[in-house]
Amino acid sequence: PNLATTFLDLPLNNPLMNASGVWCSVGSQLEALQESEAGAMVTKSCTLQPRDGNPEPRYRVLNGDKPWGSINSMGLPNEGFAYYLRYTERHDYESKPLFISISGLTLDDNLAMIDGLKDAVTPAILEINLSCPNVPGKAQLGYDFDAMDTLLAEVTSGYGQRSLGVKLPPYFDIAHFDEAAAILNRYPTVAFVTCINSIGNALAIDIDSESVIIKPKDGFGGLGGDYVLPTALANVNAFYRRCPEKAIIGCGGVKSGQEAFMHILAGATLVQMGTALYEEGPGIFARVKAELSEIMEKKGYSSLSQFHGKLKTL
Ligand SMILES: CC(C)(C)CCc1c(C(=O)O)[nH]c(=O)[nH]c1=O
Repeated sequence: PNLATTFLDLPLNNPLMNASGVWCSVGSQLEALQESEAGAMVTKSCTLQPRDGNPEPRYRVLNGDKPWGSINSMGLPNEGFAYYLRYTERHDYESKPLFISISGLTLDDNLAMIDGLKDAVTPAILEINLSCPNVPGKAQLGYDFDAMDTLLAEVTSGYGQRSLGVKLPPYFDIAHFDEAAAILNRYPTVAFVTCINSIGNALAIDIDSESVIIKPKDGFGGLGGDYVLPTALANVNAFYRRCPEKAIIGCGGVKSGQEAFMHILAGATLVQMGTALYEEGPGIFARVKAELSEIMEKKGYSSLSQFHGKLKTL
């Protein structure tokens, strides 16, 4: 079977990539992704200035056996926009496409980074993280539809006719799928949607210590891994159905060829891995590629397009 695909007219030899934030914060990690079998890669969401992020422990794996996942409250640690912009200038675009993720702390910071990117005329593809913080006391951008609309209006006009994408938090209500998609569909240059970011503000408890397990935010943090797969698949399919002009990138609960196949069936063109990559390292891409290929072989599929978005209903 052939795992090759295209994204925004760029060729990829397979649909697998990292989720922003995992194995992509510093040069050595980015080089490891460049060398890996990943079909594409994305940088850690950056802010205009470098940030240390939250005190540790700020990422933990949950229940090493079943069900399995992670909780994190990293606090946007990153090397700052200029660092990742410099990486976009030394990336080997022949080998795989590069996405750059931004998550400005303010609208002005987002616009400043957009400006820097536009002038750089880099082949890197912009993914704007809509879980970026809003005015304190207000919901994150992805859950504040007026603020999201304003941000997209400003960002798309700042970025001109260039294609970009958004990383969305998970939604859980059909009315929210409808409202978010209606906003996104008003911005034709928003060419793709990545669903989902971690499920926000979960709480993991260790009964031996009778304590939370991460330090920031009284133990509250974003949930990833097996726990989020059904929600991730729902968001991929909801936006696939509602945004026929946009590509969908699936993220959430992928740790083998099985979940990658599900995401593609649900409508994902590319598939990101976070928790599983954090735990296994970049060797995971070769493994999941082989597993996806084997599933396709067994089902008699020779290309991704033969089952992409072909999820059946009853
Ligand atoms: C949650 C924010 C810190 C506002 C954005 C960065 C981010 C983080 C993070 O850096 O804590 N973790 C996630 O699982 N998703 C994210 O989008």
